[in-house]
Amino acid sequence: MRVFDYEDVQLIPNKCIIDSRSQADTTTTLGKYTFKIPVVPANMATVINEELSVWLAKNGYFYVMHRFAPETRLSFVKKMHDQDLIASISVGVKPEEFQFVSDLADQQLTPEFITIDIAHGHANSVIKMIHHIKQLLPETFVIAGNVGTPEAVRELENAGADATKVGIGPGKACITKLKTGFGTGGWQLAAIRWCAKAASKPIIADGGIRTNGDIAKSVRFGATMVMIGSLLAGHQESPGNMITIDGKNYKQYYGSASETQKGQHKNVEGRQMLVPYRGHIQDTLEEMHQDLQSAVSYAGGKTLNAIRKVDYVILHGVNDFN
Ligand SMILES: NC(=O)C1=CN([C@@H]2O[C@H](COP(=O)(O)OP(=O)(O)OC[C@H]3O[C@@H](n4cnc5c(N)ncnc54)[C@H](OP(=O)(O)O)[C@@H]3O)[C@@H](O)[C@H]2O)C=CC1
Ligand SMILES: Nc1nc2c(ncn2[C@@H]2O[C@H](COP(=O)(O)O)[C@@H](O)[C@H]2O)c(=O)[nH]1
Repeated sequence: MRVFDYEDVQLIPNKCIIDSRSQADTTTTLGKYTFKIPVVPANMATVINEELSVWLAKNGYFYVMHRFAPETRLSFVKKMHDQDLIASISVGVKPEEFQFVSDLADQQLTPEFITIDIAHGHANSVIKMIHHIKQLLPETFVIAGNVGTPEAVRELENAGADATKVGIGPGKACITKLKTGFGTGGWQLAAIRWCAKAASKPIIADGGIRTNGDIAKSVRFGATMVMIGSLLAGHQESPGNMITIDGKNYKQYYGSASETQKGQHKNVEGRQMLVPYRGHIQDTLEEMHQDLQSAVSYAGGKTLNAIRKVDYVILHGVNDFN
């Protein structure tokens, strides 16, 4: 298999068939819903909160609320439904999380999306959770992760997952590779390609996006949606604290498995850092939209599908493994 990452690849242009980039359609579909762009802010405490979830849902963007304020999730689903907005939440796999899903069903609350969010998603615990959700909330679209192999994608899909999330350790705040030696960090784009070839349902590429062009590259190699943390954590609306150093503004960004998030130094696989302040998220998302429209035009088409077929070159070292 060829091993490469985002910075190693460039996409090759085709003849343009539109008169303006504004004609390019960047929408993507997950289940019954279509979203403006194939981008979702990471379900992390410094990236998303309830207020931003409402704004994203109202404005046609996909969102996944994090699971780190578990006691607020039930009322969050109600609040979103009261506003006729989709409810998209995260769960873990501990016993209380199974109970939470049962509580939702008891109260006849069906979130449109549930993301099972654990570090090593190729696990029996995740398969059990998929079965549990599908049994009690059959209408809910289940995203399961995170994984990094075709075997994992197939097994979670066979268990009933409607989409799988690919990426073990490519994140900016991630130290999984350093702490355990495992992961897709350094070859995330190749891992997306590897997993997408085995997938029969949508793939969400998660982690390692450093430029807007990386979104188009993820789509090229099989992603239906791209989850982004650090690049979307530096906004006015981002929940992390604002910090000013030498007159320059930053926002706090920390991993979901960091000591800061966990409140203890146990199984730490994430770190805390600062990301540059970037103003309003609306402007960044619009820039991503425009850059994707441009990518569609370079791909020689009118929709994101055109990007999925373009040729590419691998600029740097090509490795193989069996
Ligand atoms: N995408 C990525 O690369 C990574 C993401 N993260 C993020 O950090 C957060 C915390 O993740 P996580 O620690 O999984 O969540 P939890 O702490 O909620 O762990 C979930 C459950 O799985 C068990 N568990 C976790 N890891 C393993 C493992 N390697 N082998 C066996 N059992 C395991 C835990 O038990 P116990 O704690 O007792 O082992 C716990 O019961 C999540 O939001 C996740 O997305 C973390 C690391 C990598
Ligand atoms: N290994 C770890 N990965 C983590 C942690 N917290 C979040 N994440 C993953 O990172 C992406 C975001 O990546 P980015 O490159 O866009 O910043 C996020 O969606 C998670 O999958 C963690 O503590 N450790």
